[in-house]
Amino acid sequence: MSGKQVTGDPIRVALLGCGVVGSSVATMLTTHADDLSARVGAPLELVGVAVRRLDKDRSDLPVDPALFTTDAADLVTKADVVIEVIGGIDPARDLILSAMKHGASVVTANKALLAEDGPTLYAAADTAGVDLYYEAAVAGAIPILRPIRESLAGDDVRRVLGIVNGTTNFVLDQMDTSGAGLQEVVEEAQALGYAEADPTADVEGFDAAAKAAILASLAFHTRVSGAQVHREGITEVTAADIQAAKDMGCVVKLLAICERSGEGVEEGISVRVHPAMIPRSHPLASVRDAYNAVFVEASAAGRLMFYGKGAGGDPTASAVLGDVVAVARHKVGGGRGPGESAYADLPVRDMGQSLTRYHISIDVADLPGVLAQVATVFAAHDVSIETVRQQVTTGSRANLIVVTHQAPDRALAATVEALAELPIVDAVTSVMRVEGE
Ligand SMILES: NC(=O)c1ccc[n+]([C@@H]2O[C@H](COP(=O)([O-])OP(=O)(O)OC[C@H]3O[C@@H](n4cnc5c(N)ncnc54)[C@H](O)[C@@H]3O)[C@@H](O)[C@H]2O)c1
Ligand SMILES: N[C@@H](CCO)C(=O)O
Ligand code: NA
Repeated sequence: MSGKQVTGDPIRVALLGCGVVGSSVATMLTTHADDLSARVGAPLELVGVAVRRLDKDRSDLPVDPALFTTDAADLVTKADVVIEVIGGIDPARDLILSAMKHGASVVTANKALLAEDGPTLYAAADTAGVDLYYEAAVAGAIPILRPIRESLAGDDVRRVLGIVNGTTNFVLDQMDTSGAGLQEVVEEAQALGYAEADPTADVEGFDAAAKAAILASLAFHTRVSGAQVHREGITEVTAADIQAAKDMGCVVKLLAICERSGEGVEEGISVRVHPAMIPRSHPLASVRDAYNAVFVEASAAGRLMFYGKGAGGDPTASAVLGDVVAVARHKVGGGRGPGESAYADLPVRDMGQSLTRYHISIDVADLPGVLAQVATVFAAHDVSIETVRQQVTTGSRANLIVVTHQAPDRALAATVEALAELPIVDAVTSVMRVEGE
């Protein structure tokens, strides 16, 4: 504890939600109150904790039981800082808007709400002259939004590649290590408490897509909603895909990719979430278990990597409390932190226009002219081949692995469809995008 006693008007803090994150926030706010107050420059006073049920046993929390209330709507009118960790769209949105109208700054971990309706919240914060901070919403404990919004504000971010969902990273990592299939590993992740009973938001990529929208908005000063993010989850990833990646010296990761168009291409951005092979030498390949990491490429700074825990009560509360101290300092000193910046207003490209590379594995007949027929399909779609590897599997069949150069995703997908229809092709056994050059 700090020896410095702070005096003056307290900053009244209201907490909405006391689940996984809220419990950790309530505990840290209470047990670190003196240090937090010293850092803010005014006493931080927890004035209430909104919960759904009052009869739940919360005796393990070091919080005065009199502070619990089921009246969140009333609580937000009596605070200088409101922390929203209820999650979901409603009633979180109305509570945040009401808090701002009553002059409170807001700290939230709610990526789903920010990705769905961020502009409404940013506009309300502007109108009310308050802060809206949300570091915990992307990659939990990892400081990534403040570095993009503030530390890199003088640079030009070109690309953000993130592993921003711990559950799917755990599942893919286990598949890579054990060779097991997806379903088996998801069940193991559920037993270990990594995956939710309903893992849809994670395995179908919704959670990562919401985070990609937030990252792209900040990185490119452009409004991007969750609905604009191309999303593919990990449900189609097979043990054969993982093995194909291994054979290439690669690993499969679910990536959130936010890219600015390259030189000589019409300005625009591509924002997408999908599984991809990355070389084992890439820094993101070393991100194991349920860890998160975000790799940022900026014109002047070069390549930066941010790594740590993307979920869990205490790690997420660390990011929430950092924001609470920041917005409380502004309350004490006057002024606001940086708000939304959407001045660049770049067009968001659809997936078909995004430039990607494919790794394609095809079982074919091992006959004269087969390779030429396959190559003709690539040429017909204006897709350039980078490497081809052939292995004879039985006397008359062979497996072909083709890795392409960059091409529009639409052309690559059409190439795969046309390959599957060739009489000399038995099956397209694995198709995976390749990233991380
Ligand atoms: N759990 C994590 O690791 C993590 C990490 C990053 C961000 N987040 C985000 O933090 C938020 C909270 O997540 P969580 O894991 O703590 O969820 P949780 O389900 O454990 O907690 C939410 C709590 O809010 C309560 N609640 C719901 N409606 C309420 C209402 N109207 N008034 C008062 N309380 C209400 C619920 O009863 C529950 O206890 C979500 O937006 C989530 O996306 C969570
Ligand atoms: N379900 C998320 C929690 C953090 O948003 C994950 O697995 O990373
Ligand atoms: Na974060």
